[in-house]
Parts: sequence; C-alpha cells; structure tokens
Amino acid sequence: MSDDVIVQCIDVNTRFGAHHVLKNVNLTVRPGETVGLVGESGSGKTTLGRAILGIGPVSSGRILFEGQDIAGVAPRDRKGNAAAIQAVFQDPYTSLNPSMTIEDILVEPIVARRQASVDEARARVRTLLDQVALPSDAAYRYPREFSGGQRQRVAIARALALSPHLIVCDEPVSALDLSTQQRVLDLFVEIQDRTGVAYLFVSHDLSVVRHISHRVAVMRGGEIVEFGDCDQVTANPQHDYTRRLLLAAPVADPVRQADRRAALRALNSGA
Ligand SMILES: Nc1ncnc2c1ncn2[C@@H]1O[C@H](COP(=O)(O)OP(=O)(O)OP(=O)(O)O)[C@@H](O)[C@H]1O
Repeated sequence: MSDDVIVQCIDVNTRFGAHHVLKNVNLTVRPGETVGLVGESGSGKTTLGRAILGIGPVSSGRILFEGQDIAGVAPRDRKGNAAAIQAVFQDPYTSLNPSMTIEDILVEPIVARRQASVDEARARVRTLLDQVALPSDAAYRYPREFSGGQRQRVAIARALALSPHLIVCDEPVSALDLSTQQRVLDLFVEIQDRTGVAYLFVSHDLSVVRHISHRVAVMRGGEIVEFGDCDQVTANPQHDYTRRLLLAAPVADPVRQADRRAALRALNSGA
C-alpha cells in the first residue's frame, strides 16, 4: 500500500431538496487499500459511494480521482480512464442481466469501453472466472443457474474486467448467508493482494468492515465522525457512536474477539 491518494473527497456536500444528506465529507482512499465506510441505515454511505462513481449528485465540494476533479461528472463524460472506478452492489439477484450468459455479461463492459474486440474479450473470460474461483464452463451458463455467492463472484469478475484501480463495494455481502459472506470477503482480500485494487467498502455491519479494512470511516447523519486505522478505531474508538456500533457488531474470529474485548474495556473505562 502506498502513501499516495487515489481518491480524495474534499468538503463534499449533497442535498436532495431541503434534505442535507452529505455534510462536508472528507475522505481519502490510497492505492491498494480498503477503506471501510460504516454507519447505520440512512447515514449517507450509498450517497457518497454513488457520488464517487459519478452516478449520484454532488452539491458542493470536490472529488479528486487520481488528481482529477470528478465531482458531478458522469462516467461517460470523464476524461482519462473512467473505467478505473467500478462497482459491486448489494443484490446479486438483480444486478446481473438474466437473459445473458456469464460470458456475455463479462464481455459486454470490455467491448463497450472499446478495451478489446469481442474475440479478445472472450479470451479474457476464462482468466476473469479463474480470478473469482469459478470454473471456466460457468461462461456458458445463465445467472439463474448460480447461487447468491456465485452470482456475487460473477459481479466481482465483471468489475475486474476493466482492470479498475478502485472498486466501490456497496454492501456486497449483505444479501449472503454468513459462511458465504466469509468466503466472498476472503475473495476480495485475495484479489486485492493479487491486483493491488483499492476498495471503498460500504457496510452497515462493522463486523464485516473490520474483517477486511485497512482504515475505517464511521458515518453518522451524513458526517464522517471518525476516520482512522481499522485496528485503532476498533480497539480505541474516539466517538461514542463508534463504540455503540462496535458493541452491536457480532465477532466470530478469535483475533477480532480480542479487539472487541479491548473495545469493551475502552468503553467501560469511559475512554
Ligand atoms: N435520490 C434521492 N432523493 C431523495 N433522498 C435521497 C435520495 N437518495 C438518498 N436519499 C436520502 O438520503 C439519505 C441517505 O441515504 P443513503 O442510501 O445514502 O444511506 P445509507 O447509509 O447508504 O443507508 P442504507 O444502509 O439503508 O443504504 C436517506 O435519508 C435517503 O432517504
């Protein structure tokens, strides 16, 4: 992980009419790191993710991606490599076109971005499936033939098809059962180790976020109330709201259990 910044939100505000949803949000993501964005429902996480993706509004402020201000600029209007930011969304049941084979789903973005010819893109499909641990014959099947976890692997492969530098992952494991969640989270980590891609990982569930994040931003009522190294934020939360999120987060991993105990000690000591 480098000290450079791949994306930097500077005083970002979003208003929907009179509803001030994002309030002076400042956030950075470095190349190759995972920033977890956690907060309760309605706190503005998806609004921020959509703003970075260029599919949601920004009322004021700047979003610098690799040095270029992309706030309020739709992906098709972005200069440079617009494909460098990709997304994985929550629901693998609605995010894949049911009438397309997996091969066509993976080929489409590559060809649409003119990154390769159809034949070249088809040749890449096997590598993409391999990256997400799906067999190569998955290419000729349809989304309905796969489980939720497998569909999410296809969605991840589709995001990887364009060799992104950043993937905005919006609740990507929330629709999956617990053991599938774990395997998909492990896959995100493996892919990052292999490709160096950065993630902004949005979740309401701190136990998910802490599993894979280098840094954690805690959002409440449209504001980032705490932002720091994952271990520091979870072991020694500075904000009362973070402590409450920690107490609400179930933890299965024994290493993380120790962190949780530390968090509870900090809470009890009034730190
Ligand atoms: N297009 C929109 N028009 C009006 N209000 C919106 C719009 N999109 C989001 N909001 C409002 O902005 C607030 C934040 O929503 P957002 O989806 O960003 O929260 P969230 O933290 O991602 O919550 P969840 O975890 O439930 O998805 C909510 O009050 C929501 O109703």
